[in-house]
Amino acid sequence: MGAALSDHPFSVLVVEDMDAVRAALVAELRQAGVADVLEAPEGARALHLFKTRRPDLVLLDIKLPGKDGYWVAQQMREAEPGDWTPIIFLSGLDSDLDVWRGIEVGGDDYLVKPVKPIVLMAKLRAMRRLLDMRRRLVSVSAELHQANQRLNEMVEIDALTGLVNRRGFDRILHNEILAARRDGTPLTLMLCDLDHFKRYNDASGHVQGDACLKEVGRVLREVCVRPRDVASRYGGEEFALILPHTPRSGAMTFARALGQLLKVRALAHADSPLGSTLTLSGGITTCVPDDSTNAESMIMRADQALYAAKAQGRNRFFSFEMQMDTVEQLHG
Ligand SMILES: Nc1nc2c(ncn2[C@@H]2O[C@H](COP(=O)(O)OP(=O)(O)OP(=O)(O)O)[C@@H](O)[C@H]2O)c(=O)[nH]1
Repeated sequence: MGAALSDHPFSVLVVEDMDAVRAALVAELRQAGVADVLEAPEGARALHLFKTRRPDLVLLDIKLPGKDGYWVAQQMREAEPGDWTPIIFLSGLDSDLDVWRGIEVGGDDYLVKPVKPIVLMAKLRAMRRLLDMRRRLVSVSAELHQANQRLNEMVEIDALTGLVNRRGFDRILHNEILAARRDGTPLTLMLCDLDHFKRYNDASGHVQGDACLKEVGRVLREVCVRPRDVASRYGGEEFALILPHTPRSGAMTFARALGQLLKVRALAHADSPLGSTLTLSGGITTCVPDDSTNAESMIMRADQALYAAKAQGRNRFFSFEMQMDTVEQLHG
């Protein structure tokens, strides 16, 4: 039995206030081949060891000096969100209520003291089997997550926002340039960049930053009402809109509608020098493509216009061809 348990390094935390009982348990575990046995006579020390040493299993006495084992188990569960370390309660109290309460607070099993070595070994093996199974599951789900991400790239969807990703953008822009050239129709490309997003992340954290990008993705999808309009995530906090059949004036109208919608949504930006809500800047280029037009040249023009929008104070769109921004248009 000992050999089976020592296949992989395995650590057990024993929480028991009675020295003799604890020593006996520790000896049993060592004999069973447990490489690392940690000991605590009360809750605070147990929690400290649990957080710093991350044992694979906890044997936890219910009656402890100060806070009892139920409380300790609850604290342990709260200390490892998304993770799971098996906890086996130890107690001299052999009542159904104790079993129920132990499981209720997050315990996995229950042993009555004095613990028979053979029963302890059996429980150890069972818990270890569960732990191995859980580890395999975690690793399989991590692999699945990666495979999903690869699949998302292949299907040209950005995993965070659900918008078309950069790969999809490249393909669609190329095709729309060809189509607009063939039909002699105007094509607009708009590059949008969130204003002071570094400050957003710094003030609200990356998780909130990601949620904000998702929200912007929703706004962009909403504003793209025509079936061939495409909103894509161009890079980190940069978005690109491909708008076929859209002349310069239409592009400026679209930009203003987008600005308005974002204003209505009023996504809070705690540290923007421009106000309390999130804004974005955009660079627009519009052309009826000819033989010299390609994706690179359109992106360069949109990028140059975006640079101008940023330089002129942000929270506006600048058109490369019109050399004019939405704010001037509104007030001019
Ligand atoms: N949360 C989150 N942040 C991102 C992501 N991609 C890029 N960013 C952040 O976006 C910020 C972009 O910062 P900068 O390029 O300095 O620009 P900015 O702060 O938006 O300032 P301006 O563009 O000049 O208005 C950086 O802090 C990046 O870490 C992402 O996927 N999630």
